[in-house]
Order: sequence, then structure tokens, then C-alpha cells
Amino acid sequence: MHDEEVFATDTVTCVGQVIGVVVADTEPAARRGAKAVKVDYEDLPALISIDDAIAAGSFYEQYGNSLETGNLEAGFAAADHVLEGTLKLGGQEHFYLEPNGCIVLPTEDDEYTLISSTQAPTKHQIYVASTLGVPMHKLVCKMKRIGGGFGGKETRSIFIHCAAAVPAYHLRRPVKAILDRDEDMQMTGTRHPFQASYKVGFTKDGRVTALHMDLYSNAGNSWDLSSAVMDRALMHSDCVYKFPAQRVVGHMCRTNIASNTAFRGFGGPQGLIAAEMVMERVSRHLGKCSLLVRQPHLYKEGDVTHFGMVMEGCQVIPCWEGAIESAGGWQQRREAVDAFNQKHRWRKRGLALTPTKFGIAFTKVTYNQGGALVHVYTDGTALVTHGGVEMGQGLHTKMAQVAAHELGVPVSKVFIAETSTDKVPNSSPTAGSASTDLYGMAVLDACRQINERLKPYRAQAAEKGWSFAQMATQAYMDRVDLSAHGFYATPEVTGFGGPRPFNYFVFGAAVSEVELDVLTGDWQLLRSDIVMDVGNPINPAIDIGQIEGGFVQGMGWLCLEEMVWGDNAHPWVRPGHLFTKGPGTYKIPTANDVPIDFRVKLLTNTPNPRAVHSSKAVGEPPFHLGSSAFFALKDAVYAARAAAGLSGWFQLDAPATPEKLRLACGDELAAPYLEGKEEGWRPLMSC
Ligand SMILES: Nc1nc2c(c(=O)[nH]1)N[C@H]1C(S)=C(S)[C@@H](COP(=O)(O)O)O[C@H]1N2
Ligand SMILES: Cc1nc(=O)[nH]c2[nH]cnc12
Ligand code: MOS
Repeated sequence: MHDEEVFATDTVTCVGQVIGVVVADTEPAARRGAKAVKVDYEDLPALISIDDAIAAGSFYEQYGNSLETGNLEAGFAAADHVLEGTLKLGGQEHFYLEPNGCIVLPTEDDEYTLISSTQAPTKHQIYVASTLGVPMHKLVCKMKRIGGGFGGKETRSIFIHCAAAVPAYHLRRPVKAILDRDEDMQMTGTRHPFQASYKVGFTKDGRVTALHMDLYSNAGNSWDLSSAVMDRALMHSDCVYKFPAQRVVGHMCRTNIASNTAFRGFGGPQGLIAAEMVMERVSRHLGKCSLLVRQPHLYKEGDVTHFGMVMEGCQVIPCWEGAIESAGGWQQRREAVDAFNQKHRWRKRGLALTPTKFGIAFTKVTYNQGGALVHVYTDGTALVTHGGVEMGQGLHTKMAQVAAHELGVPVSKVFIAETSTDKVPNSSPTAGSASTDLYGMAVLDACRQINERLKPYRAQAAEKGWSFAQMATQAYMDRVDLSAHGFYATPEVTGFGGPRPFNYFVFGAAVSEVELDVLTGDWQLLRSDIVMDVGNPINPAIDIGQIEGGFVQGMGWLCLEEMVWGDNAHPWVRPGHLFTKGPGTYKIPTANDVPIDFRVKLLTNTPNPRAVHSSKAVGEPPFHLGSSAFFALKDAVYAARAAAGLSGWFQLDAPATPEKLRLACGDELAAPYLEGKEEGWRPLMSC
């Protein structure tokens, strides 16, 4: 939305906003220089939380998307029960291993090369070129790989590139800028904190007749990607359930924290968990098992979502049933957990099953395109370049497999050296989990062009026993072109508001069991069983790795990672400052948090007709399955509350940190701390 400045001019709207850049021969000198700059800020009133923004009416007014299906009035009229409530979801720091950084190299005249840690080389080419006033064809942005991105380097990395480019422009010398962890956490955005106000109508046997939700996101101090994030949240607020009537309205809150941005799932997890929390409340209100209440709502083949997309190749039920089977049967597991809980007062176990469905395609139609460049050399090796960035998700490996398979050579004969805007131009951000689909088809397209030209030589090779090298050499001798550019644009995607904003859905389900220490709120994830539908996997090992990582990262978001800002609830932190700026205060999952018994299964025989080699995207879809740990923890707290004589549904917002879990157990030891505190009160972290 071009609502940001490289260097703030008269007003800064968040702590950490860049006002200038100090450049020196060494980093220590530059830091001394930056410290020498004294800025006397006039403190202005600041809005930090969503509640602050709602109270002040501070929204990005230009955003007003909503989705609606069915007749809500009739739905609520037909309900035996109507419940209203508000649920809160925290933000999440990307915590990529490699903080933001870049090198800006001025070369001849006004030519520049950027070596970038970013997911979006083209976006950086555009923004730095415009900052320096040079044409795009004189500025290359490239990288071999980046040390993690998770969405955090789709846009927020731009300001550090611009801040480094300006001195490079004036000094005509290479400039390197790399953020320290605490700077990165204070200055760059995170996952959007969300809040949902809902009203749900349902019959006495648990059939939802109407669901209305207002979703509020904390967009921070600039627009960034927040509208697309909210769009995706709106489109995922059905989870895997067919609601006869549903309305969901999006609101983007304007606040004075660093602009929040893309993070794995991109608003999808927020929408998914909101629906799941509502279904949990319905089940508990009726005192029914949540599987029995949710089951009749599960999407079936041919059902239409609340935004009008028809479920094709719907694997909701196979994943749901597969996860239960993998877990050894729900009844068996439930009885074992209940038996344990009968025998232990201060340790309680919990069990939960959560399903997921995730839409694959950029909701911005333009981004659903991909390019590739393939060179075949006379030694029989191939150099492949595509528009996607390797951030640890294994994209380059899959692309090399596709090329090797198509050219008929071993993978060792295919090399991917880097991603660079002068090899493949106009690339979309490596985001939305769609890179394998987009660049896989583009690599295929390029290889097919080359194969077409090599056809006569393949015939000769067969009869003369030529190697691929000899074949390539012979073709070269005959002046045949051995290089090709490939391209692909996803057909039939409509963008938000149309009936096919996604190319297809990815499905999954997880069963998790936890053991909670009621006295401390500490817990252990005993076992998780995941069944995921990834079509025909191009590389099952990579896909299982993505599923394990996505699951753990999702669990981190909902059960461990808490961001603490200086705001009304935490007056002991300087206003607007982030208190949790490193691993000492911000707790990301460690090896101890991974399920002790971790089982991941891929559905078989579910080819996906809409993507390369019948595969499916796997980057973001598994993230939501981590919520099975959150609901298992809540299940354990219910058991603790029962032992304390408390029954019925209670509110548990995310992140479900140990303090919150401990107090939610509500026993006589916790009660004195809860005296007179409002619902959901939690202790200030003593410091
Ligand atoms: N190791 C690793 N895996 C990752 C990420 C990452 O930064 N590191 N990013 C995730 C996100 S946010 C996305 S959108 C996808 C992007 O890659 P893909 O489009 O190739 O799936 O990878 C996911 N898995
Ligand atoms: C821009 C964008 N659109 C999407 O639909 N999904 C995404 N994930 C990360 N970035 C995006
Ligand atoms: O789509 Mo991932 O970069 S949030």
C-alpha cells in the first residue's frame, strides 16, 4: 500500500521504526555511531493491543471484506441454544535462524547486486530500484538460500535492504547490514494477533444452525500484507465444517507496534482455530464428546464452502478416520486417559483430535505464476534456476528431482546454484506453499522444450549407446539450442470473492495426548499421530519433515510462545517496547517439546490432478495440526477442574502458557490468586 517510509520523517508510529542509518568500516564503529545519535522523542499516545484499537476505533477503514452463506436469521431462530463469546490468539515471532540481512554491491555506474536474505527477490529488486531511482534491469537481487523465512522475510526485509542501499549509493562501496536477534524481534513484524467475537446457534443434539464471527487482527503500524492475511482468515473460518449459515466479517486494527505480516498459514490458522474453539464450546455446553458433535459437520465430496468453492477430492474424513486409527482407536485412548486421571490428582492427561484443510493458491491471482531457466551443458550436466527461494523447505531438492526425471538423468547431474532476478524475472514471493506447484511446472515446461529438440538425438543415443553428454555434444555440434525458459500460470483461480480462490485444498488430522503437571502448569506431549494428504509426494522425506516442523511450530504458537509488550496489562515494560526479545524470554519449542512418540503418515493413492506430478503443497497446511496439543491441554485442565469440583466450559485463550494452565485448574491452591480477578486474568511476569 506504499504507506511506509524508508526513514521516518516527522513521526514514528512504533518503537523500532527506522529513522536513519549509520555506516562505518566496522560493525563496532557503526554501533558506536548509532549510540551517539541522541533523539529526543515526544511520546504520543500509543495503541498496542486489539482491545486498545477497538476502544479507540482505530482501524484500517479501507478494509471491509466479509463472507456470508445461508440464512443466519433463520439459523438462529431454529437454534435451541445461542452462545456468544470472544476468543483471543497471540502473535508469533518467526524466529528464523538467520536474522534479516543483506549486502548491497554497487558495481559499474548505476548497477547494483543485492545478496539478500529474503523470500521475495523481485519485490526487493523493485523497492530498492525505486529507492535509488535506478531502472530494474540494472539491479539484480539474488541468493543461494536463506536461513528460514516462515513469511517473515516476504516484505519486512525490504526496509533493511533500503537502509543499506542508500549509503551504498552515496559511497559507491559495498554495504552489509545484519540485524541482531533483539533488533530483529523488535523491528520486524510477527504473526497477527487475532481476536474473534462469535455468536453460535445450535440444536440440543449439537447441530450448528448459524455462526457469526467478527475477526479482528492487530495489523500494527502499516498495511503490509494484513488485508490478504485477513482474507485468508475469513476463508478458513469454517475449518472443515459445513455450517448451514455463516457470516464472518474482517476488521484490521491500526496500532503502534511493528507492522504484522505473513507467517506460515497467513491468517489461515487464526480462522481455523476460531471455528475449532467454537465447536469445543458447543460440545462442552452440551456435555457431549467433541468428536460426536463435530462429525456430522465434516465436509464431504461436493459440499460447498462458505465462500462458494466446491469440495473436490475431499479427504477430510479419510484423514479424520486415519488419525484415529493410527492413534489406536479413540475409545481405547479415551479410556486409558480417563483411567490415568482417576488415579492422579496433581498430574492429568488430555486427549484431542483436530482436523485441518488449507487452501492452496495465492489469493492475489497475479502471484499464481512461475518461471524457470534450464541450461544443458556438453558434459551432460544441467543447471536449473527457478523463481523460488530455498528457505529450508526443500524446494531446490524437489526442483532438481523434477528436472532430472524429465531429462532422464540422475539427480547428481542437475545443479541449482542460486535464485536470481536476472535468470528468472518477475518472480512471485516464495510463499503460500505454492512454490513446488508453480516452479515444478515451469521446470517441466523448460525440460520438455529441450527434450523436444533432443528427440532425434535420443533415438540415435539408444542405437549407438551414447551417454547424455554425448547426446548433448552431438546436438551442440549440430547447432541445436540446449537452453530453455519455462513458464506456468495456475489455471482457473479466481482470487478472493470468486468461487475458486484456491487451486485445491490440503487435508490432515492429528490426535495428541499430553500430561499436565497441575501444580506447575508444565507439561509433556506424550504422543501425536498425524495423517496428512499430500497427493503423490515428490519427496516423502521432505514432506514428513515439513509436517513435523509445521506441527511443532503450530504447537509453539498456541502453547508456548508469548510476546509481552509494554501496554496497559504490562506497565512494567516501557510503553510500546517488546519485552520478549530473545530466547531468554520468548520460548520457542525445543527438542523437549516434540512429541515423545511422533507418528506421521501420508495418505496413499490420493493423486492430485491439479499440481505437478500429482503432488500437493505441504509447507503451511500441517501448521494447524499443532492445535491438537492445545485442545489436549484443555482436556487435561477439564480433568483437573473436575477434581476441584468445577464443571462446564471455561475460556482458555492462546497461548496456553504454564501460568494460564496452572490458574485454569482452579483448585484451592490457585483460587486465592484468582480472588476478585476478572475472567482470564493472569499474573504479570515478575521481573
Ligand atoms: N525449513 C523451513 N520450512 C518452511 C519455511 C521456512 O522458512 N523454513 N517456510 C514455510 C512457509 S511460511 C512457506 S509459505 C513454505 C514456502 O515454501 P514452499 O512454497 O516451497 O512450500 O515453506 C514453509 N516451510
Ligand atoms: C501474498 C500471499 N498471498 C497468499 O494467499 N498467501 C500467502 N502466504 C504468504 N504470502 C501470501
Ligand atoms: O506463505 Mo509463507 O511465506 S507465510
